[in-house]
Amino acid sequence: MAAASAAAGSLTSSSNKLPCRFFRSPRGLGFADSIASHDFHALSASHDLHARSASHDIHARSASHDIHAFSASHDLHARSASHDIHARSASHDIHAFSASHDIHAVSASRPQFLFRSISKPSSMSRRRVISAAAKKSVGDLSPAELKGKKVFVRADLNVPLDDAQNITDDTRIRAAVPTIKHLIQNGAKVILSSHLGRPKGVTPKYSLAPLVPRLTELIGIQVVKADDCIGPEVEKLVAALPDGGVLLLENVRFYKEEEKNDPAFAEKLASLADLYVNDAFGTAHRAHASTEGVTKFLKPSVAGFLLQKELDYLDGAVSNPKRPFAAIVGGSKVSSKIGVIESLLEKCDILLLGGGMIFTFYKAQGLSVGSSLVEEDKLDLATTLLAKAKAKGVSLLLPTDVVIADKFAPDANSKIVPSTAIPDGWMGLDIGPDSVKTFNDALETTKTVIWNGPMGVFEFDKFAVGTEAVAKKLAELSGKGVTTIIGGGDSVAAVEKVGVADVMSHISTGGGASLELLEGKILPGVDALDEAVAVVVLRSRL
Ligand SMILES: Nc1ncnc2c1ncn2[C@@H]1O[C@H](COP(=O)(O)OP(=O)(O)OP(=O)(O)O)[C@@H](O)[C@H]1O
Ligand SMILES: O=C(O)[C@H](O)COP(=O)(O)O
Repeated sequence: MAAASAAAGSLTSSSNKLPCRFFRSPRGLGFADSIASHDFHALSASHDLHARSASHDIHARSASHDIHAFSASHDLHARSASHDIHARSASHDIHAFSASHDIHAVSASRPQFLFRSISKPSSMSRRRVISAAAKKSVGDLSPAELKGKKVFVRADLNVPLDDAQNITDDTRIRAAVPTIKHLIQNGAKVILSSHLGRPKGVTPKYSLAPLVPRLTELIGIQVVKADDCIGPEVEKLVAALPDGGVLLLENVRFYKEEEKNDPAFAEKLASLADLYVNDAFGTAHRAHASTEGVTKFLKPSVAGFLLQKELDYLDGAVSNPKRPFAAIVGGSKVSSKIGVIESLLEKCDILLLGGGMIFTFYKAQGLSVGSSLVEEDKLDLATTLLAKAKAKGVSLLLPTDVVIADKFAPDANSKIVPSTAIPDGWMGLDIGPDSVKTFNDALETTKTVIWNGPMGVFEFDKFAVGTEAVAKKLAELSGKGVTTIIGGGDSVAAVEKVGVADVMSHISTGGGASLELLEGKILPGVDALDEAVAVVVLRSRL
């Protein structure tokens, strides 16, 4: 089916019947959602162009506006004379031409990216290749480099389990599958490794065994499980692994040497394999034996598809955003978000604050906050952050009204008050309806939004309204082509609760890792990987 968004204006099709194969937009914004059975040709003279095709080629051309093109399984040809191109193809070539602007091209599984920026020398400095392309990818390895090879894949399969050892959220398992499937389809022997929880020594409740049925189901072949992650028994299982087989090692954290990044332990892990793929974004901020140490003993050491995608959005799209760029930061305490706020203040145009941290800002401004959560030792910091935002010209918005409660409980009495009128004995547990409206109006103007941290105590239904409103607004904006990035942790849980996870541009699988990346820190698990070699062809004129 082919669809044009409400904002698409004068989109026309060469045929009145769907599916369409040709869109021309002389004026309006072109947004085509899904072309099921024909190649997609999109032309826009003066507006942004968003093209998405599940199963056919995309040819996108815009004279003076941005192009966002995604093709799941076919080639992608994008040409923009004077604006940015964001091109992504899961499994095929990308040919991107921009005369004078940035190209962000990510092909998940082709041997190499084809970047052609046909620039005048004066505009060359504007051409940049985002960081996702800076590390060698599993997709850069040829079939010959994978066939019959033993590949050590570090994934983050640290999923929540209930008391009966049932997986309560399989997101991280599903996110690990594309890399594993790619490897087995190329005849590699996959040695899959992960941690689960924070065990002190061998602890049965932290075994990876409960993950085997779900992994087997998602990958489509029986996953073999080892009872250890190193040693002679594991070596035997590796030796018996057929091409295209998957062996899941036991929790690497059963050895204290893992978190100590012990070189001898890393060497033992590495000795099982011929090459290394790190797809464990959620653990990339840890310099552990299986995330960093092994790279000293295995070459090549490359990034998996999930790791690449996380970097693409949380680093690439945030460092070089389409503007206006808004950041929404919430959560409980300002102390845990200082680094993120400071880093985002350098990059964003609009900063919306919510959650428990706002009361420290109110108090710093001399307002009464009742018994709301306040970090007394961070009042000066809050004042400094407000001044920094002003100095940088960032529009920092604090909620204008709050939902207050007479106790911290799901059945508390509640009312809505202006943020200047919080009575003694009451605590703020959510942002109010005026704030939601102000935030929505501010977000309406944006082209990129990143969200980290809930607006209130969303675990209690009564105080989940503000958080859910943000989730819904971001879903709506995603439909209009805004890049929406959910930075991990509780905001992801909120987006999932509202049922809009699928429409967001990117939902991070990392908590701590996404925070550290947003703070601008280098992630050791990424840093240790081999550099990519991108093909960049420059010519002097179109
Ligand atoms: N007004 C408030 N008062 C007290 N707690 C609040 C308030 N608003 C939000 N919270 C709590 O903040 C918690 C989330 O804060 P946290 O700093 O962990 O956010 P997060 O970014 O989602 O975390 P992470 O990504 O590390 O998981 C939630 O449990 C929520 O109940
Ligand atoms: O859940 C996470 O954030 C990752 O799996 C990392 O876990 P850790 O904080 O125990 O290192």
